[in-house]
Amino acid sequence: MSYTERFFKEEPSAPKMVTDTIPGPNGQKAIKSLNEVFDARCVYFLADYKKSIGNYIVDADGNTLLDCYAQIASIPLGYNNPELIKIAKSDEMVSAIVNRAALGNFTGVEFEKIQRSLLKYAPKGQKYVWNALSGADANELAFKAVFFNYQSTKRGFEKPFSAEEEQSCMENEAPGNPELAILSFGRAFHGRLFASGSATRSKPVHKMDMPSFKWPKAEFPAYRYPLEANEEFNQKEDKRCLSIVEEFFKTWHCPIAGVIVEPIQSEGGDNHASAVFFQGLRDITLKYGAKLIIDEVQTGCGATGLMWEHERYNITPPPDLVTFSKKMQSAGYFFNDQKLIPNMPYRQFNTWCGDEKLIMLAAAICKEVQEKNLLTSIRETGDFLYQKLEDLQKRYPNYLQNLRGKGKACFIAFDMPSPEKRAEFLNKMRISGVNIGGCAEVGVRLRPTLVFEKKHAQILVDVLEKVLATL
Ligand SMILES: O=C(O)CCC(=O)C(=O)O
Ligand SMILES: NCCCC(=O)O
Repeated sequence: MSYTERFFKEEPSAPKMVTDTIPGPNGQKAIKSLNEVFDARCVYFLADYKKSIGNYIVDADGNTLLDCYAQIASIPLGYNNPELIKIAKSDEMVSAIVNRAALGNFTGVEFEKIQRSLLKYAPKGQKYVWNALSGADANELAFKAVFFNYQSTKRGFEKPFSAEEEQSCMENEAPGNPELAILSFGRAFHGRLFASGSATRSKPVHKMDMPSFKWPKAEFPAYRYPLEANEEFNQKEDKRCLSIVEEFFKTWHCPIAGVIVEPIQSEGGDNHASAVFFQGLRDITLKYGAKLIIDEVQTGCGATGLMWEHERYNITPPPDLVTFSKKMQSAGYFFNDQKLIPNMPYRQFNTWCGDEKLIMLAAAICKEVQEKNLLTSIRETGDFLYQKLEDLQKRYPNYLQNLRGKGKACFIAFDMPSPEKRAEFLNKMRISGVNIGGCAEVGVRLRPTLVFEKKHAQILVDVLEKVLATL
């Protein structure tokens, strides 16, 4: 019996559309009213989460769509997963919700157990975790840990701040606030806050009008597909991009304390890179004394068929910090060097220091993934789906281009010939009962849950085929 047969007995067997548009009349009316209290201009449709189940999302008009986007890649185990509902109704969870602790100061007696239950699923080589509230927050906190470490190492780890440092930082000036940089890559997405926004390079709308850190932007490999037919070009591309990174280390006007990179650039277009690229990056960070931060916000928690996508590349030694959020529900960063814990208390701190209920949920999600062998099943679904998409690519080469993500479960994407065609395609898919997302300018990305099975993949392929024929 498959996971969805066992746990989602009520899951529909196919999408069911009752209106000709998405949103339908009820949804349109509700969105208009919603707009009075919330900026609803980005709302694709209003969902009825109580009625949504497994891989199917129900909208305000009663349309039932197969969801291959799953809340921008962040629903791990399907809507209304009964195993998670059990945890949500537990006494521990109720207590964590109604008695939300300021974890740094008034830690609950249960917290150590909860934190350890999450750490069991840390990437290989990572020993510690610090909790955050979102992916952007996780990345910014990781940057802070890197900067603290850089300066404390320079100053002497145990040495107190000088009077000059204390005074100057109150004026936002050096030496208390030194010029240090984080290197990121063109087309990267690391969040929309100030430091994470400075590291983000995918679309102007994410960054416009915000004061920014003047940090270096290297180039992420732009591979040609299919990979097997373009090995020589792609290998050169790795070398070219690595030499740009190294050049920045040699020439940037201030020290580069850290490098942040996604194992697969997601919002920025589902751009993949090779083990050679990632190891090369690791080697450069070691050579110049910088920390390597891997942003697993979208790729982590099993999305690519591995619990942590960067483990595919055997980066040696393992990265210094690994950030997470989305499917994990909780956010934060894993790390392996105790010296990434600031040399003094209250440097990495806030009222909540994470969110106990979400950490409990994160551990429960990881446990379910492991106990129910969901990585194996999502890899099988991905292989099945990829093969079908390769077929469609051959038949519709003008519309389905640069198929990528082979062997990475359902973390699959392809390109449309133009932004206009992509918009038409996504809309037609939704009207036909399948919710999919875009990325970058022309990308289409599949980001289903980890309980997406062959039967769901077949429905996706059938609808795709029907829609491709109408473009
Ligand atoms: O637009 C956002 O802030 C979410 C971005 C994201 O992670 C994505 O679209 O992949
Ligand atoms: N990163 C934006 C995701 C939402 C969208 O463009 O549909």
